[in-house]
Amino acid sequence: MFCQVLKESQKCTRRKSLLKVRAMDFITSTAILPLLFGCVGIFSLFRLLQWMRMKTYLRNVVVVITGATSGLGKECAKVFYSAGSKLVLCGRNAEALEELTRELTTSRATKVQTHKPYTVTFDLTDPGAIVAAAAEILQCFGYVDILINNAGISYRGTIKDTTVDVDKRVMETNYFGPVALTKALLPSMIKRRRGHVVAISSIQGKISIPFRSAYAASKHATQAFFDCLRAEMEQYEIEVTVISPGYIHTNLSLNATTADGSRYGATDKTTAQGRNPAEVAQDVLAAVGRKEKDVILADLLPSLAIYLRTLAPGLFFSLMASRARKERKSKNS
Ligand SMILES: NC(=O)C1=CN([C@@H]2O[C@H](COP(=O)(O)OP(=O)(O)OC[C@H]3O[C@@H](n4cnc5c(N)ncnc54)[C@H](OP(=O)(O)O)[C@@H]3O)[C@@H](O)[C@H]2O)C=CC1
Ligand SMILES: CCCCCCCCCCCCCCCC(=O)OCC(=O)COP(=O)(O)O
Repeated sequence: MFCQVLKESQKCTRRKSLLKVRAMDFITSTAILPLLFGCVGIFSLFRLLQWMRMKTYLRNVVVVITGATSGLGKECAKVFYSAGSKLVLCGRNAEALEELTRELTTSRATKVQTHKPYTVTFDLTDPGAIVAAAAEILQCFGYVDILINNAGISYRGTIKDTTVDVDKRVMETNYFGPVALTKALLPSMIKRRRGHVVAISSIQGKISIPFRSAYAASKHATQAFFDCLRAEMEQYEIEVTVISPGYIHTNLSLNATTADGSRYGATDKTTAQGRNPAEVAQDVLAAVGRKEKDVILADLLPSLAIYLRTLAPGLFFSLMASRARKERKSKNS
């Protein structure tokens, strides 16, 4: 009896290995293996061509970056500089812009020809200064190829305690400023039938979380405006890219405004645990280089939250209400 079972199991093993051999024979003797290699080859070639096109697209073009003094803007300056772009670095702090220019021009991390950045100092809450800055840039370079609207501030507070002046300041910095700068540069892009406008939005441009009303509103407005712009500019071959990152480890929460307009002055755990801005800048470079239209740069949970907001809004609102309750409780205790 035992011998019979042993024989049967040996037969079974032999049959299995025979099947394996036959499967391998089938793969090698038929078109499957060449097809597999062909697909991998075509995909690699496609990626290589895409990469080469991206490099050409970014080399020697005029790229304006707002908020270049810190965080993501500063890192974007580094990656676009290394890609051979002609940078116009914008910010409120002239000294910090000069310091960044020194840092860039003394670094030797790139093989392509680089260009000394040009700096322009202005505040995005000042409409007159924005018009003057755009005129200065156009006077100096004649045109702008890529505008990266990156500068921004965040906010922390309850709606009931926040003055409308604070709401306005956040909207002016994050929404009206970028809109005004874009409008000031758009006519020259339209004339050339060439240009690319980038908006650094946020996951909070897609979903609203409690105690971020002004910030989330400014980013939702940004998403809406630049989506409209994309559709209207298609006829002039002007590209529009909206990028929505999740948390990044920058000074954003430190510089955030509170309900009464004072500086928040702390780095939140979510910010401290956020992505490295240099890595996010690489993703921004790739998204711009590939002329992507709408990009989410976040982990799974925020990405899922966006779908939840669309597919099951009731559940999403309950989760946000519970988040608000928890945050209130932890503040009161
Ligand atoms: N950090 C994060 O978790 C996330 C950030 N973002 C977005 O990324 C962008 C960059 O922020 P991040 O690098 O994180 O933050 P930082 O605070 O490090 O940088 C913000 C930049 O914006 C500039 N800025 C602020 N207010 C004005 C103004 N009134 N006029 C001109 N420039 C101004 C700042 O200049 P100055 O030095 O003069 O203050 C600074 O250069 C923002 O749009 C933000 O909303 C999106 C998702 C997540
Ligand atoms: C199917 C299951 C789905 C589960 C979804 C649960 C919902 C979880 C909510 C997650 C919220 C994520 C918020 C992300 C916010 C964010 O990344 O903001 C980026 C910023 O702009 C940061 O600015 P801040 O000043 O707020 O630090």
